Amino acid sequence: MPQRKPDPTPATTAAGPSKSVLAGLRGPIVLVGAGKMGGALLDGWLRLGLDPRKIVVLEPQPSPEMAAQAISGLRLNPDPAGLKPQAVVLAVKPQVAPAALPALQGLAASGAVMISIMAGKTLGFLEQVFGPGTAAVRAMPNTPAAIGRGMTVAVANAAVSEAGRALAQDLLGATGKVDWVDDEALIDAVTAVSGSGPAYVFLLAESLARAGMAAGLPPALAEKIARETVAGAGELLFRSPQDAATLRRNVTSPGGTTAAALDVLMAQDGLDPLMEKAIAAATRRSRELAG
Ligand SMILES: NC(=O)C1=CN([C@@H]2O[C@H](COP(=O)(O)OP(=O)(O)OC[C@H]3O[C@@H](n4cnc5c(N)ncnc54)[C@H](OP(=O)(O)O)[C@@H]3O)[C@@H](O)[C@H]2O)C=CC1
Ligand SMILES: O=C(O)[C@@H]1CCC=N1
Repeated sequence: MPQRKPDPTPATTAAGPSKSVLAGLRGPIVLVGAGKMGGALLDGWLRLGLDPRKIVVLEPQPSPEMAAQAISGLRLNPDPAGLKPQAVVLAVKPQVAPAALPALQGLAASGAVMISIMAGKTLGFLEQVFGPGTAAVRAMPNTPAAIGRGMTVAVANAAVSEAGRALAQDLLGATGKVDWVDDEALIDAVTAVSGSGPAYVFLLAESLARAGMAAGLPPALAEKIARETVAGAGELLFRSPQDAATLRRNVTSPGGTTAAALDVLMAQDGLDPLMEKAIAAATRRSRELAG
């Protein structure tokens, strides 16, 4: 099979810390909230070889794995008062942000780049909490970050220096690809497509399995073939130089079984209008979370 052309925005994962600005950190990186998404970023930094002694985690319920990292020097829940971080990654739920973040104003005041991955929370919100002139990045990653295959889209405010942006690029790129946009308004739709997107793909695997069961397959077989099909198709899409539409056409024999199914899925009331409605709902919700 022909290999896919090199991606113009490759993951920085392959670079390793020696080729990254992470190698020359003057101050620590502070992660606020090490749940599913923050934890995936942390795993990415450690996988990349970032010295655990340069990482501070603020997290009320650290996992046993994270607590074990403390042995290698990672600082868990120290008093944030004396810290002079180079970057602070905000990975708490947007709903808790107004109550949780003001306690961290001192970190921003020391000149750190404040990188938020919180859905909906705007650069304006960060500037309001941490003060005008705060260097702020709003980023939207996704959970394939956990295996180094994440997709993040980020936007920076005018206070972020070139060095600050390079640091944000390397921190976010530790878990996959990073694209930057200039127009912050795009981030709500990005959240709907790639931030939430993995959930739609997992739902497709669930739905395919249920439909298989309805067609008479034993549940274990239906689940296995649905999972392998979604995973295999995703891997083919990742590795192939061909676009999704071409790969779809490669499966579709004229007058065959796939065409019969696609007639349903691509009908006027098929997947497209449904997906459009779903993405509009998620985009709307992202905007609501701003407030
Ligand atoms: N999950 C995803 O696919 C994605 C999530 N995001 C964003 O990432 C952020 C985190 O989401 P997710 O990881 O799913 O959520 P989680 O609930 O898994 O993680 C949030 C973590 O923050 C902790 N926390 C709560 N309050 C504080 C505090 N004051 N200081 C430090 N830590 C605190 C929580 O602890 P406790 O549970 O004890 O409250 C929890 O461990 C959200 O803003 C979300 O919008 C962005 C992209 C994708
Ligand atoms: O569901 C959410 O709000 C978060 C943001 C994107 C994925 N999960």
